[in-house]
Parts: sequence; structure tokens; C-alpha cells
Amino acid sequence: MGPPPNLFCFQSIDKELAPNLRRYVLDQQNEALKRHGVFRLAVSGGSLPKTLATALLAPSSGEDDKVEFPKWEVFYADERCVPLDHEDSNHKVMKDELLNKIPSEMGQPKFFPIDEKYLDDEQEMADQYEKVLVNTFAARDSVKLPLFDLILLGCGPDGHTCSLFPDHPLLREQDAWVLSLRDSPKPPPKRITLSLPVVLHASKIGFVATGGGKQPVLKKIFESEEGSKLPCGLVNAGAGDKVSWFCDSAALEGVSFPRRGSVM
Ligand SMILES: O=C1O[C@H](COP(=O)(O)O)[C@@H](O)[C@H](O)[C@H]1O
Repeated sequence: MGPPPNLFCFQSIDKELAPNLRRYVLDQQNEALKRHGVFRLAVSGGSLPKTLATALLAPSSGEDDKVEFPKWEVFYADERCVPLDHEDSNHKVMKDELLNKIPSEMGQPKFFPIDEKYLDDEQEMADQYEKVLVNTFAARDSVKLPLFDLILLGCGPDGHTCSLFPDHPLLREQDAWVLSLRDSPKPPPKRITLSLPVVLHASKIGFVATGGGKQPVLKKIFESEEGSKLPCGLVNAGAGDKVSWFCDSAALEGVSFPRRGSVM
């Protein structure tokens, strides 16, 4: 199983979870900027962008608490094959929740949405998105896997993360960086997703899971053999202490897995 992930539990999302998530993201940003002058992040859609925006749009409290958006390169951990202005688009959620709300003096991150040209062919879409990663992270034959500084993930009520769903054959994919599916159990059915090896390779992986609707699956993931085989459980098992979970008390009610205090 590897070392256990860092599990943080907060009473309130806005007053406690978001500031701690901010500290965590900015620690990864500051380290990445020292390492290579750019912060490469992959983000999920769903409920994550709203909490992330609360974290990142808060006022800065000092030099090491500055969000350096112009030095960010932001990719999608998964995306639905729909137009970028469609309600189901993860990019649209990210734009509505975060990008469009960034004050102009902070500057904008560089975002890498899917190319709408390939909406009719999800495999081509995945191949094209993989090429974007190859162009960013170096040629496919010189690096085995792209190294994100941070990947921020959600956890679906069924234990899926990215668009990697429980028992889906894509979980076994070892070679491709970006995968396509046309049978997502959660609509819309056509999607692309980072592969599990790409997720596990990241420098740091942060899950954000909030609300009572996530409680049954979190209990399963942290406390049962069955849960450790769900996609989120596979990330815990494969990446161990590179993984942190930011949860609220509603999501962790009755979960007895050992928790950490705050990251600050
Ligand atoms: O379909 C998706 O769901 C997951 C989880 O979303 P949440 O709303 O339950 O937090 C999300 O992480 C993923 O990006 C999205 O495509």
C-alpha cells in the first residue's frame, strides 16, 4: 500500500480549508519557481474550481503568499468532449469560477484547454492533448512521463478521479499519457483524461473532497480493502505521502483514518 496520504480535515471550507489549500498550492508554486521558473499544474473540474478560487483569490499576506499567475501553466487532469462554452466543460467551470475573476493586476495563468477541432473524435482529442504535453514537458522519447509540479484532483461519489472510473479498463493503461473514453458512467460519456501513471508521477497530488455526499466513499477509500482499489484509492496506494487530502468535517464524519493538523 505504501505510506499513507496526508489527510487534513477542516470545519469550514471558506475559513479553514481554503486558506490551507492556498498555503499548500503556494508552497508547490514557490518550490517549482525555484526549480525551473514555471509552475506546471493540472486541475480537475467538478466542485474543485470553486474551492480553488476561494483559496487563490484571497488577499496576499506577504511575499511567500503571492499567487504568481503569469508563471503558471495550467492543464486539465480531465475534460469532457464538449464545446468550451458548454455547461459540462471543465474549462468553462474553471473560467467562470476562477479565470474571469482574477483581478487584472494579478495577471493571467497560461491555460491549456482542449482543441474544439477534435470534438467529434475523442481518441484524436486525447492524442492532440498528449502532443500539447509532449511540447511542454519534452519529447516523448526523452522523458518517460510528464512531471507536473502539482495535480489537483476531485473525488466522485463512486471513487472516480480525473475521468478514471472504478473497474474501467483505462486504469490498466501504462503507456499513453492521455486517454479517451466514450463510456463514462457519469455524463457526458465522451471524455479525455490523464492516465494513472501520469497522475502518480506528479511531484505532489492534492485531493479536495467536501460535503456529506462524499462521506460514504471516503470511508470506503480510507478504511477498506475494496476502497483501496477504487481510482482514488489507487492514487493513495501508488503515490503515498506525495498525496494530500483536503476535506471538510462533513465529508469525513465517522472516518477514523489518522488526520493531520493544518498545513500552516
Ligand atoms: O466528472 C468529474 O467528476 C470529478 C469529481 O467531481 P465532483 O463534482 O464530485 O467534485 C471531477 O474531479 C472531474 O474533473 C470531473 O470531470
